[in-house]
Amino acid sequence: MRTFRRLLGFLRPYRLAVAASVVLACGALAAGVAIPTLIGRAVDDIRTGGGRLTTYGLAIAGLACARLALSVSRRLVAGRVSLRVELDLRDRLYEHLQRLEVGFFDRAQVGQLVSRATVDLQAIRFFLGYGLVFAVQSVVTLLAALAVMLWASPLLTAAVLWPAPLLVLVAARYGRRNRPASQEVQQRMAELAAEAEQSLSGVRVIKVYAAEAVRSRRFRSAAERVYDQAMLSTRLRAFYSPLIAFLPQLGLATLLLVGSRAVPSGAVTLGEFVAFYGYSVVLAGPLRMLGMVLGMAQRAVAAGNRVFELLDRGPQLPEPTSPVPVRKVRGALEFQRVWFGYERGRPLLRGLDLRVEAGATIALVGPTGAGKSTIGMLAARLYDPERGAVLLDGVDVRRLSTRELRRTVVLVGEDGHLFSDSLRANVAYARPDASDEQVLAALAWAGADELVEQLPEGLDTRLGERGYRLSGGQRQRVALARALLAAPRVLVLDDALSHVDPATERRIARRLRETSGDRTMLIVSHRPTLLELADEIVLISDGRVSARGAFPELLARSPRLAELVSTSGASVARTAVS
Ligand SMILES: Nc1ncnc2c1ncn2[C@@H]1O[C@H](COP(=O)(O)OP(=O)(O)OP(=O)(O)O)[C@@H](O)[C@H]1O
Repeated sequence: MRTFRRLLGFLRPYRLAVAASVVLACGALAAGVAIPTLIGRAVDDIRTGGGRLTTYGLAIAGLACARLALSVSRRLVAGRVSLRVELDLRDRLYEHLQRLEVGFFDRAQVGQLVSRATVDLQAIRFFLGYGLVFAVQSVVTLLAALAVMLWASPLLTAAVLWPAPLLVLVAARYGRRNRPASQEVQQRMAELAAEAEQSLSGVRVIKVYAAEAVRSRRFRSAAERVYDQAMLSTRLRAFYSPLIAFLPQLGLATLLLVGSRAVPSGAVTLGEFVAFYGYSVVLAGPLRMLGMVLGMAQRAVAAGNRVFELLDRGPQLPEPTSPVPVRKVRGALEFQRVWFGYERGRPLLRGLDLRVEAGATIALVGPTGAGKSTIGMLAARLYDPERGAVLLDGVDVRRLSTRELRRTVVLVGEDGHLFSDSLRANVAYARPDASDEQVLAALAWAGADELVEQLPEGLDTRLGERGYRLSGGQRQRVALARALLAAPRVLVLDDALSHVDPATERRIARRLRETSGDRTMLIVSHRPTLLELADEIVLISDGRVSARGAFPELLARSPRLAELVSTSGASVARTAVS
């Protein structure tokens, strides 16, 4: 019921339009209810000579036309409301997802999220836009027909309506059984979408391992799960829908039985009897409709629960209520006794203390899984420490506005995700207003200037899904150019050049040094060229800084570093498909 009330809340901005569709629906149904009365009168008129038949004929035709016009207008108004509600919900959901922290997406499945933003929202839209108005229309039709019928003949009314309580019981039972079933259909649809997303985005790995058949089997099994559950729902509908449609027929049969005695005895006129017959036909529509709306409401509530589950999950990296204003960023970074772990009770960083002076370049090295990338992500506040703090120019990053922080600290990862857009748009991602000269300069700093000549349409070339039209090394350089154009005060390069050949890497390192200015850099790499770029090397192990010093000096006194650097050449051979 709570979900239902919350769903209704989305109609609030469109109160007037909803009211207008209810008024239009009521107008249409008034015309519908009046027609059987007129038919009854016409029948009685025929029996007494048929003098006013033309008037009745014209009135019936006029009412039918009015009903048509009102129904068309109602559908137009309701259609608009339903699409607006869907738009609002979709906006809200997307905006909310954007505010959630990276940690949420570590666990969420993209397909599940897409399914909530499409299938579930559509179920809500159908109910709020159409179902609700149908429900009101059906109930009002039933009440209006009931009033007219009771006024005309309580006896015939009882004959027509005695199955109504039975109908309510059957409909309620249907609702109880179908609600969990339709919620499960929606859940399985989402799982199917997630499976499809995994297969499509991982197509390269699937091909490399010839795993098409395995993936097809998994997809088929997910599709069959949807089928089985949808069949369960369909079986329920197959049984209950005709039953709901059948019960009013019992009323009709009783009406004929009672009428066959009441008309000859003169208790009711033939016209009244025909009118009642008309009412039972008019009533069948709304009764069927109520069954349908019930199903719609159940699907909408099931979908609403799933959408609200997402909307109610607040961001766990909250924006400070009163952020510390930043006048001039210098770019000094400090990790103060930072404890952090991805899983509760399994700390990865254990009281890390690390200070990086403004404008300095620090390289983080350490065994695989030591937490170097994690340190970079904490600097960019993609995660918050469990204990301790990350400070930028002495201010806890949790007290800075996210907008300000993102402008100051930019992280370039190994993956260097590119969007399915032009080369220009990808490089100018943080500065869409950048001129072509600025975009070209950034590409040159990142050692990717030759790319513009190589690509068929230069800066306008679309890079394909995730930039797959480029090589791994090209993708990394475009990602670096994107970061350099953003001109952050603090740049975190996390294995950001791992796919680039050593000669190009040296060229990029030289340009990074030349253009560094006051930029603070945190480099995660074991490649000597990049380590030489750093003022200091920091060795991370056991969740802390275990050694620190200038590259040659530390290399001489730390066998661990010597080992890490000499074995790191292997990473050059890593391919894009890993
Ligand atoms: N999003 C995540 N969710 C759960 N665990 C994670 C996540 N990201 C990393 N980890 C785990 O945290 C540990 C440290 O990962 P991190 O990427 O920081 O290490 P690293 O030192 O950069 O390693 P490498 O040199 O191999 O890149 C690893 O054991 C990894 O499995």
